[in-house]
Amino acid sequence: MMESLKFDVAVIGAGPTGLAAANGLKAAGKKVVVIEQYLWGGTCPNYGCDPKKLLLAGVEAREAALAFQDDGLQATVEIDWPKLMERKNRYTQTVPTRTVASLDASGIAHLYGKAEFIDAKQLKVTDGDTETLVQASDYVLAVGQRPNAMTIPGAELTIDSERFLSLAEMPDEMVIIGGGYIALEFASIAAAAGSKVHVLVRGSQVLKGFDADFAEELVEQLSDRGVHFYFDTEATAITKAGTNLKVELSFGTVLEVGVVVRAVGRQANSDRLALEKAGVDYNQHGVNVNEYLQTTNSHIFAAGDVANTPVARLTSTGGFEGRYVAQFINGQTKAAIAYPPVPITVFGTPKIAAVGIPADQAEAKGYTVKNFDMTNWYSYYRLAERKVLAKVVLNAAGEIVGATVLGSHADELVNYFIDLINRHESDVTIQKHLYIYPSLASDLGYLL
Ligand SMILES: Cc1cc2nc3c(=O)[nH]c(=O)nc-3n(C[C@H](O)[C@H](O)[C@H](O)COP(=O)(O)OP(=O)(O)OC[C@H]3O[C@@H](n4cnc5c(N)ncnc54)[C@H](O)[C@@H]3O)c2cc1C
Ligand SMILES: NC(=O)c1ccc[n+]([C@@H]2O[C@H](COP(=O)([O-])OP(=O)(O)OC[C@H]3O[C@@H](n4cnc5c(N)ncnc54)[C@H](O)[C@@H]3O)[C@@H](O)[C@H]2O)c1
Repeated sequence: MMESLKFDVAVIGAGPTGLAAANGLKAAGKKVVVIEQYLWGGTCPNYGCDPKKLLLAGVEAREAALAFQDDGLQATVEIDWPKLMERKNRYTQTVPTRTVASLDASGIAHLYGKAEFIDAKQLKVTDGDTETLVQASDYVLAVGQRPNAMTIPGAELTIDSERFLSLAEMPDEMVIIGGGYIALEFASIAAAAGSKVHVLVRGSQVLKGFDADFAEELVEQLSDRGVHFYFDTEATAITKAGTNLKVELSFGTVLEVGVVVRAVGRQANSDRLALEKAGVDYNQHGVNVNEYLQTTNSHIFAAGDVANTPVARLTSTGGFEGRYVAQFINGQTKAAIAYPPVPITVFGTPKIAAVGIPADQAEAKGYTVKNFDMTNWYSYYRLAERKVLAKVVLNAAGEIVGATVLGSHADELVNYFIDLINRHESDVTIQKHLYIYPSLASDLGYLL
């Protein structure tokens, strides 16, 4: 007979969203279970943000040294990919066990297996031959996304982002299909690790949603590092050629490479939960939710990557939504979810980070844009950065409402801008704060 378990709330998915929800619910005294079918911790720490930025750390150390070649440093630094990968693995391999230990320490129940609804009030959780019935008063869907598939002949020969982040050897040459976050971040890493990288971009521009000038600057800098961009180009077929792969491009050229990475977007896992049986609507953008993150079944909530919300699908927004859902279920809030400004970043070489009103929308909204080339400012001369740019958007009162930065410290600088935006700081009020001099923050006074 199937074991049957009862909880106040069942959270499906142990990524950043599900864990944030579970912790918030438990803190308010709810009896909570988290169900996970793969790696505890989800995408971000196991095969997403964290491993990527661990590998990038080695790349950045090399870039920083290269910037000083013949200008104070000698001897080139080369990336030993297998060792860098081993270092990454030492961190990621402990994530699932640490996640489970943390659930145990918090008194949150956990169940391994694939969850599917049987009806509007019950789940079946399958782990091999074992099936468990879970009944809960409320459910939180936090099952994330998976990489999009491709339908071209030979698509099965491509690897996805998870496999790239575990590549044992860096091939001499690779193709990356896509022009989004993952394509540009991976091109930055692979090129620095010695691979000749070909990026196939379907349209005429990379990184839609980011400042077009800065995206172009990133393409230019990566091109100078040996990355080949092919715009308005698709891969039409992939075939095996010994241990290599041959990639046919839409304009007729054939590339022979060791690895082909597929970075063509991600799709929500909403189609794998038998949601029809629970009266929950979803479409290709994820599970439909209202302003309380309730689905079409008011006892079933969706949050994070799987939820069809207007914000970027990121770890930060997933955690925010997970915490909100917990508060709503706990009765700690009745208000609709209200998002703060959402920062976005491409962790390339260099990085592009942005928050608030983008410069290209500023004029239409009556805001002013200040453009800065900070390359020769003391902070960046010190680091021998190739180019550091910022676009800062101010409202009529001189308060900062948006910022976009390009440079190797763009992420950290934008973090400062987030605080300034949330505190409605202007060129006048910023003078009331003291920052450590010299540091990146001590430039803020010159940027408003
Ligand atoms: C390569 C890459 C790099 C990224 N880099 C960044 C970055 O730098 N910064 C950033 O903010 N974001 C980044 N992201 C996005 C970030 O990883 C996600 O936004 C975040 O992980 C979403 O969290 P989540 O909990 O909603 O989903 P996930 O982390 O995907 O967790 C969902 C979990 O649900 C489980 N699950 C799915 N279906 C079932 C089921 N039926 N039963 C049980 N369990 C199930 C999955 O196994 C998974 O563990 C990156 C993503 C990728 C792929
Ligand atoms: N730094 C970060 O915060 C970060 C990093 C990586 C991923 N992510 C998250 O993961 C998501 C997925 O990243 P992504 O780069 O896969 O998606 P993306 O949506 O950023 O980019 C997908 C790209 O693939 C192209 N494309 C789609 N189908 C194609 C096809 N058949 N052939 C060729 N090109 C095709 C699109 O035009 C686009 O350029 C992001 O939207 C983001 O939510 C975030």
